Amino acid sequence: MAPLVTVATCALNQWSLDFAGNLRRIKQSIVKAKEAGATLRVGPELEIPGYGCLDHFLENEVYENSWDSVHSILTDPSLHDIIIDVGLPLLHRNCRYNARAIILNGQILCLRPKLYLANDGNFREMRFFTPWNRPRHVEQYYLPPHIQKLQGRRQVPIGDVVLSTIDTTLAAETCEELFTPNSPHINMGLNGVEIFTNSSGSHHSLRKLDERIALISEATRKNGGVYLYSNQLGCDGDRLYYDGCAMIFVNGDIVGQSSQFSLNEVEVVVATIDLEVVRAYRFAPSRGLQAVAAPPYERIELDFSLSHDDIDLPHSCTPRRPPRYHLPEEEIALGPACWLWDYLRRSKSAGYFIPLSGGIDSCATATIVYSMCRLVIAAIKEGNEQVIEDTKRIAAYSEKLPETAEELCNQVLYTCYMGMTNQSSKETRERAQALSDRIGSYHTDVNIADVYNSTRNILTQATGFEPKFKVHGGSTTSNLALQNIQARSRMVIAYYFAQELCEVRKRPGGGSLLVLGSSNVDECLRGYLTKYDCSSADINPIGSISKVDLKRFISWASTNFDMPILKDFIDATPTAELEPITSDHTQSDEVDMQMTYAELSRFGTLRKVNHLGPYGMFLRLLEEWGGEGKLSPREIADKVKKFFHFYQINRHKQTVATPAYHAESYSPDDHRFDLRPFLYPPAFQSWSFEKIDKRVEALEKRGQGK
Ligand SMILES: Nc1ncnc2c1ncn2[C@@H]1O[C@H](COP(=O)(O)OP(=O)(O)OC[C@H]2O[C@@H]([n+]3cccc(C(=O)O)c3)[C@H](O)[C@@H]2O)[C@@H](O)[C@H]1O
Ligand SMILES: Nc1ncnc2c1ncn2[C@@H]1O[C@H](COP(=O)(O)OP(=O)(O)OP(=O)(O)O)[C@@H](O)[C@H]1O
Ligand SMILES: NC(=O)CC[C@H](N)C(=O)O
Repeated sequence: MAPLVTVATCALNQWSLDFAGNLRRIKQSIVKAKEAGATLRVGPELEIPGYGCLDHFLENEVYENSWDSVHSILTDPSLHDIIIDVGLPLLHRNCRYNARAIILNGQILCLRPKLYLANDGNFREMRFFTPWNRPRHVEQYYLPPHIQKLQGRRQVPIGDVVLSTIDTTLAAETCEELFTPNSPHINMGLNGVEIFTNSSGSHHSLRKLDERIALISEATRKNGGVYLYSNQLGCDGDRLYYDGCAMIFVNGDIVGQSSQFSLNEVEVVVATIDLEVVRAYRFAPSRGLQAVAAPPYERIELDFSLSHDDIDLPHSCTPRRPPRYHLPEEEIALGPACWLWDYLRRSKSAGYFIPLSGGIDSCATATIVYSMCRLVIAAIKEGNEQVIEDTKRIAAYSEKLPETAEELCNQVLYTCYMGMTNQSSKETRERAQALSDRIGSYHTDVNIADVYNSTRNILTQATGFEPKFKVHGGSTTSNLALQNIQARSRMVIAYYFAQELCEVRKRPGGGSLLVLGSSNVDECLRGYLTKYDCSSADINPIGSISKVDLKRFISWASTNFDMPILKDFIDATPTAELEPITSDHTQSDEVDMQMTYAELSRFGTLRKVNHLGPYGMFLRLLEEWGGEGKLSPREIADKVKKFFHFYQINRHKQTVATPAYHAESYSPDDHRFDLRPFLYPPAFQSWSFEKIDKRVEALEKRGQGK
């Protein structure tokens, strides 16, 4: 019978460069782990400065401050008697490393730098750090003088090591290393490592948790072992939301899982495990054959036992449980809502302002803010002290804490319908009002015709030219220019209202609001938006969510948030309402865009996720959309060419896109995620389009053109 060990991992809501706050949360997590009887605690990647410091990792001060935090951990006796695996950046021989410090009883046991850095999508670790990239290599690290004094020596081992305690063996791997084909845990496991720690800085994107769970359960199912996954939580100052979900696995099964979306700043997951189950799991001779051939690791010997014989501590093992996943529509309800809460409290703003059009996108944005209010009220009811403290500052109109989501929403959410005499319909105006009534937002309904008319007339005054909409006999250019005046006026009015509405309502202590944008990922991809209109906001919770997913979210919220009014939004035809409504003309998004939202979503995925150019996309869609009774090659070619034409001429709009919550793997975000040119050669003269045309002609000649 092997001894039982109690181990802990955690999710921490760190904030880049908030050294004091980060240290406080790290210490809290260690104390909580100890209280639960754990003798090992692992925390998120780079938790001391926060994962998202980006180019601040090029500043020496960040490294010095991180050592100050380590000093504070080493000298705090309440953090003794537990092995602490904590993340920090390190300077070693003038190279910067993303590393772990393994600490016990005020002593650093070793430093473990990350071997394989994350450098795709939103990750740029190679810009700041050097990969260790020498599996099993170990050398000596010279400690800073104030740490040398505590340590009583000048050096500690740094490298890819494993640690042997009296009763077991453990080792660390870091985030991306789990995602690589030749992960360190493979050889570590073959070397007898029984407990693996993984500290991550892994941000949310829709449907991504499935991948993490699959990777960890696969790793420990093949190799056996205990796997402690830790991750950052919340918005640490960027478009990303780190979705926590710390987990503990044993031999492929989950025995502990924290929340994926939460307003808690510190979540600790603890499990008690019988190491015998790991040893018994590794019985197969085929594993033994590989184990004897596996390259050996240098071991750090520890005079410490992870197991405990304290009779007050748990003596039964934590049972396995099924993994908990959220539906994608729930992920939309929760992820952006938690991100908005962190943004609101950390920016010290008074609330949010949404231009509410009566369409589905701004409705989704408002519903996400309402979801945030629901989460806050639930956290207050659970006694979450940080949320209570933040709410007291933010909900300043009343002395007492709000008791319902609607009450809080009335204090923090301001919506405004900005109508035009001939363009806006009764239906959109009424839907906006009804939604506001349901969620409790402070709503205004204004007519912006005066601003529009006076802007339009300035051109006539200056030149004598009278621009007209197409339906009144005007040109395409004037038709767009007149739409754009309305759209851009809305942006100016939005910022004006956001600054003044707290003054109007006499909010104690004043304050101003953050303007929320509502353009979705597909409109951005196609460029179906006016540059510098209401899409130019402070932040955008839905800028990387597809229209298809937004509709699913609204439909989910209509039932789960008890909001029947949302059904009206789903049934309405998406329209910009920028052109005059006449007896035979009402503007419609999909007609204007010359493609459907569902098609756009597919183009977006093939462009970004599948890395396809126009010709490659055409060939792929021939398989998917072509064939007997389906679309002809020419029809498919036209669709692909139209998409690339609009994508390319409108790409420049992405350079000024509002910072949006990152949620979608095909996001066209030009700032951090999807780096592309914004001045393209004409698509219709491109080699790719020529190849498409030749292929269509060849298929038509072979009689496959139908
Ligand atoms: N290659 C390039 N690099 C940099 N800038 C470039 C450029 N090509 C044009 N431009 C500039 O781009 C601008 C033209 O773009 P933009 O002003 O957006 O105007 P534009 O794309 O012409 O029109 C906006 C479109 O968005 C539609 N829309 C749909 C739904 C909602 C809304 C709304 O706003 O509520 C709008 C509206 O119906 C219209 O079709 C000009 O300022 C032009 O100088
Ligand atoms: N009448 C209006 N009143 C207030 N805001 C508006 C109005 N029309 C447009 N907006 C703002 O401009 C944004 C872009 O307008 P657009 O017509 O493209 O809406 P959309 O992308 O279809 O979104 P929605 O579905 O919210 O109408 C909207 O999301 C909204 O924030
Ligand atoms: N920080 C990391 O190494 C993260 C990389 C990993 N691919 C993830 O998304 O979780």
